[in-house]
Amino acid sequence: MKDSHERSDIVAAARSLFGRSLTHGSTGNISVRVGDHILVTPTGSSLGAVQAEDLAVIDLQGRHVEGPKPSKEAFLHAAILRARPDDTAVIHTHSTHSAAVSCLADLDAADALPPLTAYFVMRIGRLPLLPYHAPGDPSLEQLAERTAVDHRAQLLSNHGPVVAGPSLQAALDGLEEIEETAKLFLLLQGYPVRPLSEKEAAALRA
Ligand SMILES: O=C(CO)COP(=O)(O)O
Repeated sequence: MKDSHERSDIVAAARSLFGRSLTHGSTGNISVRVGDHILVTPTGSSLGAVQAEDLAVIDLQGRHVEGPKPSKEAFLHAAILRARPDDTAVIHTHSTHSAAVSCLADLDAADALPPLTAYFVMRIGRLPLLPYHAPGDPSLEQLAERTAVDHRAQLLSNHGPVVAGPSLQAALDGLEEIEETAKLFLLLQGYPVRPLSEKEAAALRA
């Protein structure tokens, strides 16, 4: 498989996320579709240290094809890429502000973050909240796949965001948009907030 370009893109994205503290420890995973296979970061590895030759290969059903043991969330990446044929990359992190929001009680399950800014609506649209499951629990697979048909990003309760994109850069931009919007949302707690109106948001989604 000719995938050296995608491998170096994954390593660059992993370093970028880790270098800016958007992941920590061995959390977070990245995947890129190459033909009918998916390159995914290995389980238990730091995104700050992952190398091109460390990446695992899975198929679109999430089955291990070659390389080291894939991320325990590989099934989630595969489910989202199956649901979104025009997207080629998925990123999952435990980024601090997004993870903090995912721990709040009484979030709106259809919109875990409100439409605070135009860029959030343009890059993400709605951000559905998925119920809590332990990391790597495959019982989330069907719900994540169904949700991904209409949403490029999802927030896993008490966990973190998963974002897809038509390129790895687009997935990265989406992940950062969620993290920055989560930061704004937390900064605004206790203040009267004017989110974008439905009309304003609809004009951006169009
Ligand atoms: O972020 C993670 C779990 O949600 C990290 O898991 P992996 O090390 O298996 O990729």
